[in-house]
Amino acid sequence: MTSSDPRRDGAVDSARSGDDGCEPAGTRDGPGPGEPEAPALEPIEKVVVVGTGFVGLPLALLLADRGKRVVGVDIDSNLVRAINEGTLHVDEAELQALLESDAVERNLEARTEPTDGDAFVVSVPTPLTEPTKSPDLSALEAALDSIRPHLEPGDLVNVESTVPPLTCAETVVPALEAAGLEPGAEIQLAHSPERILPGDVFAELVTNDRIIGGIDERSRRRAAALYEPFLEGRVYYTDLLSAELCKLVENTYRDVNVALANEFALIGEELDVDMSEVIDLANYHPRVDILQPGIGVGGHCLPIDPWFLNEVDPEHTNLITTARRINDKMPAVAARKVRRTLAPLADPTVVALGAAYKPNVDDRRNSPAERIVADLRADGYRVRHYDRHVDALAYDELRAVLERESPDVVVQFVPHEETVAALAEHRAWLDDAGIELLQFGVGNPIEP
Ligand SMILES: NC(=O)c1ccc[n+]([C@@H]2O[C@H](COP(=O)([O-])OP(=O)(O)OC[C@H]3O[C@@H](n4cnc5c(N)ncnc54)[C@H](O)[C@@H]3O)[C@@H](O)[C@H]2O)c1
Ligand SMILES: CC(=O)N[C@@H]1[C@@H](OP(=O)(O)OP(=O)(O)OC[C@H]2O[C@@H](n3ccc(=O)[nH]c3=O)[C@H](O)[C@@H]2O)O[C@H](CO)[C@@H](O)[C@@H]1O
Repeated sequence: MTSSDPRRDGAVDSARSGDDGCEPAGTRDGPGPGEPEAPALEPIEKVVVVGTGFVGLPLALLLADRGKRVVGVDIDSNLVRAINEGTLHVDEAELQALLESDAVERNLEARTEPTDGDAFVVSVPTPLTEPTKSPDLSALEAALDSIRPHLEPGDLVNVESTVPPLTCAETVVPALEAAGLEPGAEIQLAHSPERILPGDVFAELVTNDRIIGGIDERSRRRAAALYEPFLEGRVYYTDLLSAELCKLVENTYRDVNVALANEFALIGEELDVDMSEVIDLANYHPRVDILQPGIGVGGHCLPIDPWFLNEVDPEHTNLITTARRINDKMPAVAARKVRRTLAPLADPTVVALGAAYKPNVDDRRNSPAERIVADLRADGYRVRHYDRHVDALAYDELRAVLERESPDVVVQFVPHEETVAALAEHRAWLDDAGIELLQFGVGNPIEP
C-alpha cells in the first residue's frame, strides 16, 4: 500500500519533533528556530473514558488523580456502581490506592451513558468472533454511536482499544462524519493503542513510551496533551494506520516468539531433554534471547491480535497463524501430561492451583489453566480448582486446602509467587502424605 492509497486519506507522514524522532510528552512549549508558531491547543479539562475495564479504568484514575474531571462510562452497571460507591477492588496496590484517594473521589464520576467532554477516550473490548477468528468491532461501533450526540467541534476522540488495520479509516472516521463533524477539520482524531503489561499496569502507564497516531498534527498534539498530566515516557507521533499496525506487530512478535519456545519444548519432550535448561544455555549467546515455553498463551491480547493481521492479509500471515496454532495446542499437551500421571490411580482427586492466564495476575481471559481443568473434568476426573488471585477460587492457607481436600495429586498450573513459595514450604509434608506434585508454568511447561 502506498501513502496515496485512498484508505489512508487524512493520514500524514510521521510528525516527529525531536532530533531522535520523539519528544518527551508536553515539554515543547514553543517552536524551534525557524519553525512556524504552532496554533495553541484548546485545554482538556474534562475527559470521557468510554469503557472502564482493564485499560480504561487505570487511565481514568490517573487523570482524575492529576486533577482532570473524568467521566468513566461503562455499560456494566455493577461496575459503574462499584466505582461510584468505592467498593471496587483491583489486583494492583497502586491502582487500589488511587481508587481510594480523595482526588479520585472528587474528580471521577462513573456513568452508564456518555456525557459531553473535551476529550473522549475509547477503551472498549475488540474481541474475535469464534470460530472464524474475524474481528468483532460491535463494542467499538456501539461506543462511537453512544458518544455521537455529545460530540462538538474542537473535541478530541482518541481510540485506545486495539483495532485491526484500517479500523480508524473505515469505522471511526465514518462514525464521526455521521455526527456531522469532519475529522481533522472540525474534530480531532487520534489512535494511541494501550500497551500496559497486566501485573504492572500503574508503572507501565506512567513510564511506557506512547505511540500516537493522528489524522493530522493537531490531533496528535492534542492526544499527547491528554496524557501529559502523568506521562513520563516519550511520545512518538505517526499516522493512524501505522499506530494500529504498531500495536499488532508488537503482540504478534511476542506471540510468535513464545510459539518458537513452545516448539523447542515439544522437541525436548520428544527427545526426553529438559528444554528449559537448553534455552537458558542458548540465551548466554549474545544475540539469542529465547522466551520461555509454557502451558499456552492466554490473556486478552496475544491470542487475539495476530488474527487482526491475518484478517487484512491472509496471504502473508503463514508464520503468524502457525505460531497461533502452536500456542493454542499447548494446553492439550499439558493435559496429556497430567492424564499420564492420573491414569494409574483409582478415582483420584486432584487439586489444581492457578486459574489466571499468567503468574501474579487475577485475569482469567483465555486462560490455558482453565482449559486444561475443563478438559480433565470432561474426562471425568475430580478436580478442585484454586487460585490465590481469583476471588471465586481464592483460599487463605494452601496447607488447610490440602488437608481438607486430601488429594492424590496437586498440579500447579500457574507459578504465582505465593503458590511456588507455599509448595516449597510444604514439600516435605506432601511427600510424607504421599501426595504427588506436578509443577507446570512458564519455564517448566512439559516436564513436571
Ligand atoms: N487487557 C489488556 O491487557 C489490554 C492491554 C492493552 C490493550 N488492550 C485493549 O484495550 C481494549 C479494552 O480491553 P480491556 O482489557 O480493558 O477490556 P475489559 O473487558 O477489561 O474492559 C472493557 C470495558 O468496556 C465496557 N464496554 C463494552 N462495550 C461498551 C460500550 N459500548 N460503552 C461503554 N462501555 C462498554 C465493558 O463493560 C468493560 O467494562 C481492547 O481493545 C484490548 O485489546 C487490552
Ligand atoms: C508485546 C507485549 O509484551 N505485550 C504485552 C501483552 O501482555 P500479556 O500479559 O498478554 O503478555 P505476556 O506476559 O507475554 O503473557 C501472554 C501469555 O504468554 C505466556 N508466556 C509469556 C512469556 C513467555 O516467555 N512464555 C509464555 O508462555 C504467558 O504465560 C501468558 O499466558 O499484551 C498486552 C495487551 O495488548 C500488552 O499491553 C502488553 O504490553
